[in-house]
Amino acid sequence: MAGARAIGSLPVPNVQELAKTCNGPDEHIPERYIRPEASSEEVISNYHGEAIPIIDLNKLLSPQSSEECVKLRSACQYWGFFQHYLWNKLQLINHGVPDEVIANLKRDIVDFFSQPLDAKKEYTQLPNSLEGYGQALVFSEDQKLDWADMLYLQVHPSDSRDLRFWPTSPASFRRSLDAYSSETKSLALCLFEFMAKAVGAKPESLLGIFEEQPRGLRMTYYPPCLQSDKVMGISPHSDVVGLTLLLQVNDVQGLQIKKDGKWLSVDAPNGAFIVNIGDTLEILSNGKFRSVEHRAVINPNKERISASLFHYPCENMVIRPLTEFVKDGKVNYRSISYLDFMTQFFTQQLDGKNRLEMLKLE
Ligand SMILES: O=C(O)CCC(=O)C(=O)O
Ligand SMILES: [Fe+2]
Repeated sequence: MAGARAIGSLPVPNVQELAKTCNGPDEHIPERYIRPEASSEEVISNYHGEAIPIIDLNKLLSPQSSEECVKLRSACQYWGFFQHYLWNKLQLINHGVPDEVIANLKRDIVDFFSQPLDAKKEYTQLPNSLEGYGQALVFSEDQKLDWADMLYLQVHPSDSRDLRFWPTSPASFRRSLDAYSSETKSLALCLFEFMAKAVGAKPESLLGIFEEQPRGLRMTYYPPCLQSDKVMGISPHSDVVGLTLLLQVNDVQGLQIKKDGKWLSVDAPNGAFIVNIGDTLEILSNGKFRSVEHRAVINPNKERISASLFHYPCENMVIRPLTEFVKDGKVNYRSISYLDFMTQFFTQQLDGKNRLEMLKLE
């Protein structure tokens, strides 16, 4: 994601500190954080009586996997509505990442954010970089702001790591993140392989595009707010990347996805990853997989922390539907260089929906 490295975010107040000063029922919340849409749009917690599909990777990989495959396929089709709208968000269990590796990372992320502001500020984003501690994607002085602070780090390949932003306190942070990065490495590749297979494409078709595995981890801290119906944790967006593995760090829920114009709360069971399809995979798969709009809401009493592991394609790629996914001959998206696509995202020239709409062919 080196292209995106030259792009920065405007500095804004630290939300964790701000939250302490306005955590009463009637306390004034600065105007830039007031989000009428947080309470005006309908939220449902049960979608036609179904929860987001839970996929057991262990079963999927076993020689007797056909039952889980059928489950996966029908779950995805049910979730999609259209024949070709198969899979956009699911939960993954028995994923093979050791519990200890996840527990260590979770503990260190919690410890990082619970330090005094001065300690965290040592890792503050620089003006032309999105790595480090701060907020992502603030481009103008009148842009509405999210009720969250973030620490974003490029984790793979190893030589892309900028250790200036890697916390040394807590002391085990770097080790924990390094272990998490290696243990999750084969997971996404396995998913890419399996997903291709699930829609009848060659299992290796997606692998080449993601083989260098550029990955970044965004750890997001959402402070509580008694007036949680007035603020927004993360504004609605779709992830620009290939695939995101989302880990709920402290068991407080808050993620919502858009389904048929309504917001649907996603409750992640303990130990599961939420797998999220990004815009890049939608294009590569010619729309067989759809990226999904999502947002995060705030809990009135409890802080929430999540960690999103973004999987980017190789940097010099041109993103276009792969022939393997265009078997009926109809190409549904125009090509775009990945760097241009990222730049549109990081400079908010186009919001998520329009980013893809612009590339759709009739
Ligand atoms: O915190 C969450 O649940 C969502 C985070 C997210 O959407 C992101 O990091 O892109
Ligand atoms: Fe996201």
